[in-house]
Amino acid sequence: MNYDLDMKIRDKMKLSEEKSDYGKSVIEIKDLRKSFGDNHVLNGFNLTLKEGGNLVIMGKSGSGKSVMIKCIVGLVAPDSGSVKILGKEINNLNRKAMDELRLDIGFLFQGSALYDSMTVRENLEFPMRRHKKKLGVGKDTKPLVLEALENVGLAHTIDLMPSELSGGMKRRVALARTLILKPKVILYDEPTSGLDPITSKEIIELMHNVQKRYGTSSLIITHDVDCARVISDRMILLVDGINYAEGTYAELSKSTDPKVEAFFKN
Ligand SMILES: Nc1ncnc2c1ncn2[C@@H]1O[C@H](COP(=O)(O)OP(=O)(O)OP(=O)(O)O)[C@@H](O)[C@H]1O
Repeated sequence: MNYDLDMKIRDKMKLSEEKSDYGKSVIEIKDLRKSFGDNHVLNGFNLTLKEGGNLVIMGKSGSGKSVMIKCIVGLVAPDSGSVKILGKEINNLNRKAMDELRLDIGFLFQGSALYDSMTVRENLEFPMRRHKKKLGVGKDTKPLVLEALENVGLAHTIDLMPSELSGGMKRRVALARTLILKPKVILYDEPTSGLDPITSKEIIELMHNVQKRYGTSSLIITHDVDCARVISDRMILLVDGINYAEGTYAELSKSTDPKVEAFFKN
């Protein structure tokens, strides 16, 4: 090994870490702005999700949470501002590079979106088809499918159709499908919406376990105060297109600011 070169590289890395003023950030948004005509949705929004972190974004309906997520995955082009994912400025990426980056990002959207005409196994195999190389799997994908289903406690459903599953089970299968690609970061959009309180609690616990087991970083959009309490290590309250308040659940839930208090009243 070239020791000097090795030291130089390490020094360089150390320097760039010190320069950046944070450990490793997986998502970094700076001064993000997006308007649709006169509708100024994001007016200088900032966010930093650190490696292994669980950041919850709360905002009223129509406050721009989905627009923000779409800016992160390149589905909406911001008017200005910077969005960096895993150190890459997405505004500078071409389509191929963006597709590659998306491999490291898992999504769990509202409504789970399983393919109704496919079995659970086929649903899980589907996203793997294009990425077998990255995953290092051959033709037999069943062991990986089973492992992913076991992680969400649903190995026995492998040959069932989505119509044979409850809402909570569908959500868990969708999480297994997300996990199978071993993403570095997972974006959850309303992971508990439409579920009863008990099933919501199960999903929240599952998200928590996934986080602990894989050390995945998570960005979670939710209206669910219980979800935020259990899962977040930091929260951002999005009001009028900016970070109106930011802190831990414990800090924000004690606030006497009426706009902040409103988030914690059910
Ligand atoms: N493609 C678009 N064209 C025009 N306006 C849009 C578009 N997408 C979103 N908007 C507007 O941006 C605003 C924010 O929408 P967004 O879907 O981000 O809200 P949200 O916070 O995710 O709401 P909810 O909690 O109800 O899902 C809304 O006023 C919406 O009408």
